[in-house]
Amino acid sequence: MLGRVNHVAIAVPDLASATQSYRTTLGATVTEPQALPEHGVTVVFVTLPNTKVELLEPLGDTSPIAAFLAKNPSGGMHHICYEVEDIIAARDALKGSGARVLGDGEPKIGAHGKPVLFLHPKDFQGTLIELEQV
Ligand SMILES: CC[C@@H](C(=O)O)C(=O)SCCNC(=O)CCNC(=O)[C@H](O)C(C)(C)COP(=O)(O)OP(=O)(O)OC[C@H]1O[C@@H](n2cnc3c(N)ncnc32)[C@H](O)[C@@H]1OP(=O)(O)O
Ligand SMILES: [Co+2]
Repeated sequence: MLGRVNHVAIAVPDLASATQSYRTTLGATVTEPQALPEHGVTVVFVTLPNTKVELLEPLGDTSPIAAFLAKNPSGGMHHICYEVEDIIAARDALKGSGARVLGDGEPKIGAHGKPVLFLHPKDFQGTLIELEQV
């Protein structure tokens, strides 16, 4: 079912500061901020030779990353995103295996303009999984 790792995401309390750290201290290429109100986050992507790192800052009062940052005030690794060829087939197979698909179970359009879904971290070794159809 799984293809490439599309990105690893890090929740941060201050996106400007995190961007500066990746650009200046680590010498990385970082995209411009993208506000995604439907997802409750503002993101940038650190582009690397083999994958991407997504830096996430809460947006709005009901951000899904607010509780995570309350527990991890300095930030921390939040999710890993795997590519899939057919997100509906993947979702249905996972639901059939008993995995919890988050939200209403319908894909939303993610930061790359592609359909995404999330799987509950308690069902996958304590790690939140995002699936992105490519
Ligand atoms: C930009 C768009 C898109 C992209 O294209 O890349 C994105 O990446 S958007 C990213 C943000 N969106 C999401 O995360 C959506 C899915 N997430 C959720 O629905 C919720 O965050 C959650 C995973 C259900 C957690 O909800 P929350 O209210 O924060 O906490 P709970 O109390 O329900 O948590 C239950 C349990 O799980 C632990 N937890 C929470 N988040 C994580 C995490 N990221 N990684 C590992 N574990 C996590 C939490 O600590 C609780 O555990 P216990 O304390 O042991 O009960
Ligand atoms: Co993501």
